Amino acid sequence: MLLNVIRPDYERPAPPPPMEPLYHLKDDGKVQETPAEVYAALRDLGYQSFRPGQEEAIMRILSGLSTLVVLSTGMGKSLCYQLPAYLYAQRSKSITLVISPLVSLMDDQLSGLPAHLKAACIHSNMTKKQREAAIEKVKSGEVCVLLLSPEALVGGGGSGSGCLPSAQELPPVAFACIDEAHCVSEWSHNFRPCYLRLCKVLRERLGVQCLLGLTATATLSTALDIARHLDITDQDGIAVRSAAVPSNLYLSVSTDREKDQALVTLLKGDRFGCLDSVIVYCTRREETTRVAALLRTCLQGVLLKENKQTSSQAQHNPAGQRKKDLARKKIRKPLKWQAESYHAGLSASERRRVQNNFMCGELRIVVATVAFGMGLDKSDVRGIIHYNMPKSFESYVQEIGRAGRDGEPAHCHLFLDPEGGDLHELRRHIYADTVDYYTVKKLVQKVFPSCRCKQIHQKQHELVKDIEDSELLEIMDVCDQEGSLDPPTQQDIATDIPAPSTAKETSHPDAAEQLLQEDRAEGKEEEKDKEQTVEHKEADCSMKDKDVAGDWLRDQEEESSDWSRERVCHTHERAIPIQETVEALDITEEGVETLLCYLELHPQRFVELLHPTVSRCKISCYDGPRQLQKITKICPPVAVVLARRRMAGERVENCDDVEFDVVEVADMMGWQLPLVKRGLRQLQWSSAGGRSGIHVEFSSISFYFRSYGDLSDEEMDRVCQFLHNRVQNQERTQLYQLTASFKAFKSVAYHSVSSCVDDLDESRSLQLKSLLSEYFDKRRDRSQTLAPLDIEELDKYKLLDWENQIRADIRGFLSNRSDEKFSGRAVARILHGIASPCYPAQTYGRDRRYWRKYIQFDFNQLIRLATQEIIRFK
Ligand SMILES: Nc1ncnc2c1ncn2[C@@H]1O[C@H](COP(=O)(O)OP(=O)(O)OP(=O)(O)O)[C@@H](O)[C@H]1O
Repeated sequence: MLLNVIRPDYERPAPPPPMEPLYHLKDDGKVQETPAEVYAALRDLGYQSFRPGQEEAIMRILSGLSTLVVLSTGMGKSLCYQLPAYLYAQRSKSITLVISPLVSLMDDQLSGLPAHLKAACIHSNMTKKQREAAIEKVKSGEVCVLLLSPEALVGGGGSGSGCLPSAQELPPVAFACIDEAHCVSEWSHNFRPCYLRLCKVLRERLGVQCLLGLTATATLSTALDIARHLDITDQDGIAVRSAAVPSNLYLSVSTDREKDQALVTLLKGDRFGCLDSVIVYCTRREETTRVAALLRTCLQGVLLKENKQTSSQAQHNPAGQRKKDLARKKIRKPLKWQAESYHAGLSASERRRVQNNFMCGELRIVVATVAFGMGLDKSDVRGIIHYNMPKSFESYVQEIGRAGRDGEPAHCHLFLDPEGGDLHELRRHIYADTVDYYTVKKLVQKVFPSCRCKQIHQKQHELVKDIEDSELLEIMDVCDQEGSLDPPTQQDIATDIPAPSTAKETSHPDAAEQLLQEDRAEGKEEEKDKEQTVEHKEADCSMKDKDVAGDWLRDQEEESSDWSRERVCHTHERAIPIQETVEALDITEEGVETLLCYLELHPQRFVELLHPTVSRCKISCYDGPRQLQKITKICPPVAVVLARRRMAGERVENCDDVEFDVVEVADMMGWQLPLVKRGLRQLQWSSAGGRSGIHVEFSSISFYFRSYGDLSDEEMDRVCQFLHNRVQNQERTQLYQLTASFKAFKSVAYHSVSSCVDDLDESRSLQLKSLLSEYFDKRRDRSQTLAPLDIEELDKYKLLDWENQIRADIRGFLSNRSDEKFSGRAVARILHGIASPCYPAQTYGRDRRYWRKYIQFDFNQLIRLATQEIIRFK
């Protein structure tokens, strides 16, 4: 049992040193004047001059300074990485990593790069062969830009792979660019857990020091949070921050009760009737299909109107340009289709067909969910209509930013549900991501199962003390006999005691050595699988500007206070099967991953996440139990598994197969996991080279991590509380973003679309733009976003008035499904129409008596009522 604490000290290869920047900073720490070679590179890439912000950001990257660029869509963010990548590659053999979440568009992104930039991409939609070919190109230095999905870099998503070769096999990384950098921040509307780990992996594994973040939508608070993750320590680190709505977009909002009718009227009026490229955004997939059908019917035979512009728009679009437009319109192909729907539930070929028709101008209107438009390379989209309210200002700005990228006038209209129906729908999406305390607790128990390190340490301590005492007595005796000698101190004695031997020495050294040799002989194929331990560092908070990082620092201080400084347990490798965990906790894989990320980012580094791996191993011996007994002699992990079973009282003599958690066994033996797996796989082959009659099967893709096993009950509770607080804060921040945008839209809304169907009073558009600017430019502290919500539309449905009815429905639901088990949260989810892994919409959504029935009521109140009814029902 000593094996439990003894582990070899794996050496994690130190990351390569960061690449030297192209230019040194001036003596005052500022970047140099832009040298001529930068302008030459700009021309090589096909541009004559820089757009606002580009030069500043590019010079910082070339000087090795991490930088964040916040610029509206279409303002030219890509050049900020393309030009430095080009110059760095000219100077020496180096590579620039570009991490982008738009996997489906990566191939397009690749082909859209300037011809001078040789690039490759690696993402999960590629076959293994394609990935290997891309890696070969990278290794041989053929490319200077590598586009990567976040998962390809940090693993996760069940892919089981961090696809990138080790840092030692790559050319030096000049810098890394993180596209859609707002996903790093928990304040953002599109927070992605995988992004949280990006910066850490880039720094610790690849030695990248210079990071460039690009985003089109970030409030000041979000920008500061991203800057912290990118380790931007200087005031100029946020090179540009201009997320203002471009002046060529004309915005309006209305609160029509008859939305369908209003939409058709809008599309027939002077403002939108002449636009030949329009996107209508809906929240729900079914709605896109219905609205597209409605438009096909109502707009049948309706011809595009001649463009009639307001005076301000005419100024924007001068006469020469207008002539060009008309000429363009004359040669335009006739429209084949009026409206089609697009959402992620359609087949890939159907989505491609709709997108292609829209791109080439044969389809006028796409009615879509937000799945449409990310990375859409169409500069002349003329109109965006929000049939439903977007979930935040950030989403709104991102979505309207898809119109008018060519700088020509474009129109945007939003239909705001006066009853707050959209608000309830969007609130439902927020609740779909939340996790209750009970679930958090179940996860924490899985992540930190207790180990025996404490007891073993205690025993060792007692043993050492006994030896010390007896040796001291002996020495005292000798001293007494010899007279004058000074007795040695306790410390002198302790240093003489030999250190405990390693696990490799104690457990079957021959077999271990054999496995090691086999491993070496077979090359380093699995080398990349090896997960190395990381030093337990303090959380990396290097923001010097206390004011900037104020909230965060306070949080960190609170989180890091009075945790025990020294742990007896030095963490264990653990695996929890993904599917099993998702079902047991009834939260999505991404939900679990997010919680694990929070634990990793805690100042105490409770968890170190490794790439997901298969963790179950089943060994079947076709020659029966004797064969299984025989392999214990040559395979120590099997010997350990059987010995443990025997000690637990199992009769293993008659078994001809055995199944076990290979991660647990490797950890217990202190062996490296790839080594253990390799040894087990070897069992399938006899020494003569043929089959051995033993079948070895690995299964269960699992979250794989290192975690402590000596947390006290009190500490476990604190960890649960920490996670639960994070989840709740996230929920409240999103609710704040939702309600803030609702209030603002309402304040500028027309009662009816008829007020802006032909002409637009520009002052309302400007009013909305200034509200947006205020929202993006003002720094909010956390207390503001976490404050209780006061919004009339949300509070209209008082639970008290409906309580009896809701309780009766819950009882009805429970008795209809008396053979199933429900938690209060599960029932509340069903009443809100929120699907989860254990209660999918395909099954529970069919029963319309309950599904989504109480969407307008507060979710937490519904949980309370449901829990009470469940207890009564028992
Ligand atoms: N300095 C420049 N001069 C002229 N055109 C430029 C310049 N920089 C970028 N562009 C052009 O502007 C267009 C938009 O650029 P880009 O795609 O980089 O924008 P973006 O900000 O990344 O947009 P998105 O947020 O949609 O990704 C491209 O057609 C690009 O060629």
